[in-house]
Parts: sequence; C-alpha cells; structure tokens
Amino acid sequence: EDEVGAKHSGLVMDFYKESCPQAEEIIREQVKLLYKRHKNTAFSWLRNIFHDCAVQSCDASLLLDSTRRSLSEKEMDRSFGMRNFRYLDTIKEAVERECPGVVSCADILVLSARDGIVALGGPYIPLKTGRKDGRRSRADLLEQYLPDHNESISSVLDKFSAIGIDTPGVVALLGSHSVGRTHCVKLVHRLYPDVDPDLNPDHVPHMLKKCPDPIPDPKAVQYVRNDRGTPMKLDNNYYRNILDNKGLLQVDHQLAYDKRTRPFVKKMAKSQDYFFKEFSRAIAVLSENNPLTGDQGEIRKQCNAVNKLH
Ligand code: HEM
Ligand SMILES: [Ca+2]
Ligand SMILES: [Ca+2]
Repeated sequence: EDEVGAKHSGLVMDFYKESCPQAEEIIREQVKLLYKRHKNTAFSWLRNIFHDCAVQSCDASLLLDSTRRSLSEKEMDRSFGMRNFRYLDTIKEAVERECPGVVSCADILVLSARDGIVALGGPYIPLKTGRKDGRRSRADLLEQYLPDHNESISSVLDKFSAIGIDTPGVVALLGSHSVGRTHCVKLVHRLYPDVDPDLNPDHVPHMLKKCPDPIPDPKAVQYVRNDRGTPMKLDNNYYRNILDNKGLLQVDHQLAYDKRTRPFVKKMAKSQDYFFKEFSRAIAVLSENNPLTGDQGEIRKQCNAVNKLH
C-alpha cells in the first residue's frame, strides 16, 4: 500500500519519462490554451474522471462512441449533460504529433482532469500514469457504479466504498458540484407540482426562473448553475450552499443532513485546506481504480473508437 492506501495498481509516477518525456507538459499546455477559450471545458475534464474511473476502470471506456454492436456510455441517462469531448481529442492530437501511438486516452483523460482542477483554482494533485485503453463500452454497468441524483446516501457511500473511497472522500468529491451546471430535467421534480420543502425558499425563485416548465424540452439548454456564489471556482462554497439548503440535487442536500456525512460537510465548509486535502486523496484513489496496465488493453489512435485489429 502507498500513502493514499490504494492497492498497487501497476501505475507509476511519470510513466512516459522515457517514451514521451514531453507528454505531461503538452497536456498541461493544451489544457491551459483550451481553458482560456472555453472555460466550461474544465468542468467536463473534472466530471470525466468520475464517469470513467468509477465505472469499473480508468480505461477511457467513457470516450467510446456507439457502434453497431454496443451502446456508448455517453448516451446513457447517467451521462446526461456531458459535453466537450472534442477538446480531449484536441489534446490527444497534440500528444500524437509529438509521440504517435504512445500515450493512452485513459492517461490523457486523467491528466486533463488533474490540470483542469488547477485551472479551476483547485489543488495540484500528483497522479500516476501508465493506464492502457479498454476495448469495450461498459454502458451495461453504468448504473451499478454511478449513483443517480436522487439516490440515498447509504447507496452512494456503498458505491464509492466498493472502489476504495471512504466517507470523507465521498464528501470531498461531491465538492465538484461547486462548479458547472445542472439541467432542469434533473431538477423539476423538486419544483413541480410542489416545491420541495427542503429547498431554501430564497433559492426557489431563481430555480423557477431558470426552469419555468414542469416538463422541460430535453433538447433545450435550460439549466441552473451548481454554485451561484463562485460558479467558476472549485472551492468549499459548495459546503456552505448545502448547509444553507441550496444544494440542487437531492444527493447534495442529503449529504449535509445524513449523520455520517454532515460532520465532514461542516469541516469542509470551514476549511478549504481540509477540503483540498481530502479531495486530493480521493481523486488519487479514484484515478487508480482498476487500471489496465502492461499487456492489457491498447493505446487508442483515436479516443472515440477502439483500434482496428488486422
Ligand atoms: C453521487 C454522486 C454524483 C451524482 C449523483 C452526480 C450527478 C450529477 C448531475 C445530475 C449533474 C448535472 C448534469 C447536467 O444536468 O448537465 C452533475 C454535474 C457535475 N458533476 Fe456530478 N454527480 C456525482 C458526483 C460527482 C463527482 C464525484 C464528480 C467529480 C469528481 C462530479 C462532477 C460533476 C461536475 C464537474 C458537474 C458539472 C458538469 C458541467 O457543468 O458540464 N460529480 N453531476
Ligand atoms: Ca471506464
Ligand atoms: Ca464554487
């Protein structure tokens, strides 16, 4: 076991030191450039690490497009609202220009999340590399690993604990909802026909204004920002919001009221340092979940499709 308590994963620091020494630097530069032009792509990099790594393995299965034989994870309801995948392709192309066929999409996904967290004002988290890319979609397993927005805290804690993430780790990871947005389809059940009494009445008019229809057109881009206070910053304002009954999702609200999670919520609301420390630890564990290494998997040429076998 290493300092984060993770099993030996076969991953190492700076895996590409010999084979592509510039890899991490190229990714960092691309993230900076892309972030300058499209601030919200950083939300996507952060959400990606959860949706790829928590689903059995950090194997870039999330990035695969549907084929005639299998449905992509991206198209499942749990992935609702995921966006900006094309910017990961931009990063991959930049890395391929320097070192063709060497750096996996799974590592690019993880490192872009790491650098995206920094762009959002979060901590710099040293992460290992050496992941290979998987060859199949895990759409069929999505619901087993990714909790729904209205799931109970018990079930959320169970799902995370199955991949080695403890209660403070879960509380810290949910702090990601300090940035980004939630579409009205995931919120209207708390507004119509009756307003959920758990919601802070001061927050309700804003939510109703942003989500005026009980049945939103799923194609319309109607959403509420997750954190009205500091929507672009990954900070501990999320914890103050949920303690103030301004959490958008039911899981966000429950996190502040369940007796197992509330003490950590209060501590993170008080201390950004404590939030960052637990967040860094949990991201590291998440990033090492069950990777493909060595002879397993492949280095995809394009992140949205498996390589053709000759
Ligand atoms: C119980 C666990 C979780 C649930 C049920 C959940 C659910 C959701 C939902 C429903 C949305 C709104 C999507 C939309 O309408 O566009 C969302 C957004 C987001 N989630 Fe989570 N999430 C969870 C945990 C996490 C974790 C662990 C992370 C990161 C490590 C994360 C990162 C994000 C980010 C960054 C957004 C904003 C995305 C954007 O603006 O494009 N979430 N989440
Ligand atoms: Ca995966
Ligand atoms: Ca914030």
